[in-house]
Amino acid sequence: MHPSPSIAFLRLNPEKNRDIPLPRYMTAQSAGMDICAALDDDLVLNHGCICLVPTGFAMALPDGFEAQIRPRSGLAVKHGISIINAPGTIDADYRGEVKIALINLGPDPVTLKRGDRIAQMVVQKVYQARIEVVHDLDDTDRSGGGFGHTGR
Ligand SMILES: O=c1ccn([C@H]2C[C@H](O)[C@@H](COP(=O)(O)OP(=O)(O)OP(=O)(O)O)O2)c(=O)[nH]1
Ligand SMILES: [Mg+2]
Repeated sequence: MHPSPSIAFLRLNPEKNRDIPLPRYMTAQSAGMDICAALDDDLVLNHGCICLVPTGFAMALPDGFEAQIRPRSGLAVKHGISIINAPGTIDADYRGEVKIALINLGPDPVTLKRGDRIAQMVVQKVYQARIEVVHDLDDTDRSGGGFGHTGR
């Protein structure tokens, strides 16, 4: 195991959001921390609708890390709730409120409540690449083949 990076979490509007748990790992080896909705009222998400849901927290990732916002499979399979920009990217220099861009891909309206666990967040190491402009690229067997060129 690599040493775990430390993430600073800031509860926004703490008086109001005391009841909303901060992101947390639900089992000993969960890859993602579950994230709760800091909704004021119930939200009914109709088929095909997108909503940017507040979470009530901001965070500071260490340099060299990102966080990915991913759907929860139970919500997806049972209710059709996914994330329109999955996986969402939280940059290490972002200090605003983390928000979750939900979409209802299922046929029926879904009601989301304050405190519901609506997404999960996976922390990853990330590299910023150096850019090198060239006139030719090296040859490979694949060359320009892609998009199914190896067959089904
Ligand atoms: O699901 C998401 C995705 C992004 N963000 C925040 C954190 C991220 O660091 C910032 C910018 O995200 P991204 O780079 O994906 O969006 P953009 O459209 O490129 O915006 P920007 O021009 O601000 O980078 O928005 C969220 O809160 N939730
Ligand atoms: Mg961006």
